[in-house]
Amino acid sequence: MEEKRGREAEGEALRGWAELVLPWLAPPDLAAVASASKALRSVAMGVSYRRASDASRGLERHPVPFLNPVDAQPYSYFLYARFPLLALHSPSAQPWGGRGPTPSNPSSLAALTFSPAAGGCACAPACASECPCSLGPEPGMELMTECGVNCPCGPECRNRVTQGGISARLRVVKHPLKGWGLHAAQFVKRGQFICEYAGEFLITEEARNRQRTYDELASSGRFSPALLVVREHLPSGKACLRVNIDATKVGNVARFINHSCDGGNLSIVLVRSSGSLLPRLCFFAAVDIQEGEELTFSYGSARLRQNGQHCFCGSSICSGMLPSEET
Ligand SMILES: C[S@@+](CC[C@H](N)C(=O)[O-])C[C@H]1O[C@@H](n2cnc3c(N)ncnc32)[C@H](O)[C@@H]1O
Repeated sequence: MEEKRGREAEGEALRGWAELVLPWLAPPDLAAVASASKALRSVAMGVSYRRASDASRGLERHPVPFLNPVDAQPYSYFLYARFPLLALHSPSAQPWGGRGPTPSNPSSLAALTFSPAAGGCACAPACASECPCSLGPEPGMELMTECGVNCPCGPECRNRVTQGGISARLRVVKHPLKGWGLHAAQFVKRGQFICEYAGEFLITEEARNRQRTYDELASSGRFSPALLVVREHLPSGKACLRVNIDATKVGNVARFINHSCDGGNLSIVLVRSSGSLLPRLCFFAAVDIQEGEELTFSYGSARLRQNGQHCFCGSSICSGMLPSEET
């Protein structure tokens, strides 16, 4: 009797330890630990189930579940950041799939802002449509401005639509040829903000180094890089600002958006706000999007690299290869 109670207490202690530790493990380590005992397997299964039910770890307004009609892989593993962050602030580990809420991570808009006295609006307490910070996006326009840290208005201001995170219901669905993709889980009206492209901000040299490594790995067919490079042409036309964001290891659900040769149903907009050091890359619905439709955009038009990947976008003007530029 005594011995049985001792064993039960030991089992409980092991389970409690596992509930704390297993959410920190990447899938291969989780599988290895799960094979050690029945109790660990049951905790690991709970972790995997919770991971598959929300790619955003409870950090967005609505859960973003994974759906896999293709194979037995329940979810795709990465670290979550709601906003872009500097590579040196990237988390190297993060719990995912635990019973409690995921602690918020270091990514925040504040990491990318500075606060000189100049700039910002003066229309507190509420900004109206004439607020000087409010610009775009109009159809075909790729720039937009919002209120920021230098404005006296708060997070509820109507000129901060991209700063509150994702509001539409989304899901991540696996395709046999393209891998995971982001889908609408509700009707989305044209012009609605979908999500920002969150990941690590990189200097160009680091982006080039990583791109070389990713190209090699991607040619094996089992690796999906998510390094996005956007160039903003300055008014002089002589120079352009280059923004490199890598969501391969750390990012939000935008890292699952696949390419479509016809331009897809999303437009990408550079969003600036007062006091913000760098523009942010945000996706808006370019057309009305029905529930269940995949969200896609064009990765670009250049096809310069030798070892490019095949495109399976399925559009009538598909070129057969994914865009690939020497970054
Ligand atoms: C930003 S990730 C998109 C998410 C990715 N499908 C995944 O499973 O994580 C970019 C990668 O997705 C794949 N991909 C995106 N669009 C594709 C397309 N139209 N056809 C084939 N593969 C595509 C390629 O492997 C590409 O390198």
